[in-house]
Amino acid sequence: MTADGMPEVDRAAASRAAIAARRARAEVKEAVRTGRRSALDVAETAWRDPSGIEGGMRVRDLLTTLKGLGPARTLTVLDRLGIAPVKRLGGLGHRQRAVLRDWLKRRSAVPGHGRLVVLAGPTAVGKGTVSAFIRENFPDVMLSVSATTRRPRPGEIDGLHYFFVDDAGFDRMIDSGEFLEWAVVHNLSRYGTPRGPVQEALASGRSVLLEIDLDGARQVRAAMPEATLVFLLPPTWEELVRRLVGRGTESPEEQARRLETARVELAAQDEFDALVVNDDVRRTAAEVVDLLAVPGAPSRA
Ligand SMILES: Nc1nc2c(ncn2[C@@H]2O[C@H](COP(=O)(O)OP(=O)(O)O)[C@@H](O)[C@H]2O)c(=O)[nH]1
Ligand SMILES: Nc1ncnc2c1ncn2[C@@H]1O[C@H](COP(=O)(O)OP(=O)(O)O)[C@@H](O)[C@H]1O
Repeated sequence: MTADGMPEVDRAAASRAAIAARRARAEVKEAVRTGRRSALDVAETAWRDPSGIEGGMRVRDLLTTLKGLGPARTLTVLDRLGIAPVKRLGGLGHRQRAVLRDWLKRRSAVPGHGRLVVLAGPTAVGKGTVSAFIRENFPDVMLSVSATTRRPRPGEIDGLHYFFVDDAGFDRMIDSGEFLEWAVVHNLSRYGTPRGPVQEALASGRSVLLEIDLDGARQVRAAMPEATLVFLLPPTWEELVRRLVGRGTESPEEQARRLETARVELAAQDEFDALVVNDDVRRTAAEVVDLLAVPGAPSRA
């Protein structure tokens, strides 16, 4: 026994564990300092597993590894964000996580490097309509073209609306790691975002818009935490039903099934960075383009 009442062996083990954790945290900081990991990735990892190495890091220690942020400026930033300097990443509450995530995202928006925005939302809210408006009116935005196993509809052009592939072709794309994300949508067909064009566009300074389902949006968040996730909302539930029925592309049974899914999807809106109500297509598109911070785009169309 030692003076503090702790058995000598336990004390030695605890201090070895503390030294190992300190060393692991120092390695994480080094990875951020040298650009091998983004601060946002470290924070998101901490929030997935608050008891892990990243979760045990002080927010102050993470921020001081960022370029241009010495100890004094870090304290000013933390004060502005309403986060106490002693706080550890894993101990931040929901609201504090949201403000820190936002702040890190804005910092990582490097000039000359495009932004990635994901547009999701319930069926028939108008994702396709808003994306088409952006494609026609904001040519600076790159709209990612997905691969899908669903059959082309009349008027749809391969390579413009989708890359239409068969099941074997889609399997090959999965196996060769070509997808940034992919999912089975409406229990029917597979859809996936080819990774290469997205990364090339971002690296060349173009902003990219992905119009994908909720499952895909979650995968993008995990793979690229710097992406901005936008959830499109209908003005009212009744209007959503009106749009789905009015589109007239699904049978009544299929409409009922999609509305069930829509309820589940609407419940996920809190996971998103921005909520945009699709009341008027032109206004909604302008709001989404604002989030893409496209140079030269009008702030309100
Ligand atoms: N995860 C994922 N979803 C996609 C992708 N491309 C399209 N989707 C979603 O697939 C759904 C079906 O699209 P579509 O076949 O055009 O039919 P729609 O429901 O009539 O618009 C839409 O909700 C899209 O958001 C993709 O690459 N990945
Ligand atoms: N802002 C809007 N106001 C009125 N109708 C809209 C609006 N946006 C879309 N719509 C209509 O709602 C229906 C569903 O839109 P669509 O783009 O196919 O939805 P999604 O791609 O989300 O499934 C279409 O008939 C479309 O014309």
